[in-house]
Amino acid sequence: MNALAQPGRPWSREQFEAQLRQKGKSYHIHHPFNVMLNTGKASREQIQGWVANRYCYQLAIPIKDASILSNCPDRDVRRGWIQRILDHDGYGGDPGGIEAWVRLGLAVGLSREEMKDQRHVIPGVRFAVDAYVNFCRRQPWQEAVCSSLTELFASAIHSERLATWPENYPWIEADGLQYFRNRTTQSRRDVEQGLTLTLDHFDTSELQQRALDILQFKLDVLWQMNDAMALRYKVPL
Ligand SMILES: O=C(O)c1cc(C(=O)O)c2c(n1)C(=O)C(=O)c1cc(C(=O)O)[nH]c1-2
Repeated sequence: MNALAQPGRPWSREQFEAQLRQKGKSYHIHHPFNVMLNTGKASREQIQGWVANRYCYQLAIPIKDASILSNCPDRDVRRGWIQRILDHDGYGGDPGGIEAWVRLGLAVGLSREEMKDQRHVIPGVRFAVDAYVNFCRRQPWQEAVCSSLTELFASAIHSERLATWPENYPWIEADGLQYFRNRTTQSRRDVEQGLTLTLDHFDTSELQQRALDILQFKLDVLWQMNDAMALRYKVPL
């Protein structure tokens, strides 16, 4: 148990949030594969491999969000959460995040077809993504909400890409990076919502510990995706 915690006594909201944020130490921003991507050391093939594999995660996000909606009896929560599906699938004139990701693929030299048929997706990536979706299907909706909280750290990783890719990879068309621009704001809004629900629900010391374990599970999902890609695209671990 963490040094701050006393048996039976929950952390205050501030302490609990700080514990969740501390988990950022094991975010995939620190994974060697991501460090390679964001320090300009990736080859064209490695970047293409990452984009093609991550497509599988992008497809899964609105599906797991639909699972959360289907498990959640609280209309107010559903009214907020449904925005995530609209963000990724798009609505009206907005083609949405999945299409923005396909455009990133086109900008790095992949064809629409080879992204959509997922021929490059590695088993380890698929298994990790499936584990996330299945967790969100089967667990109580509050636990599934909590598992989205890796987004606490996502805005930084998107900003890092926007700050380094144009200079390091000038061959990637700038328009292709629009997905990252959209997410820097969308993920902040998502975090506000997911964090409030998590701080409200996980209000005993046992539940708070459970929330930290759930967040660790999701960090492991992302880490495993990077491990699998590092193995396939020959990045030393
Ligand atoms: O590029 C990334 O490193 C990254 C990480 C994460 C994350 O931390 O789960 C998400 C995203 N991107 C992302 O774009 C996104 O839409 C998203 C939704 C979620 C979620 O769990 O609901 N995570 C993430």
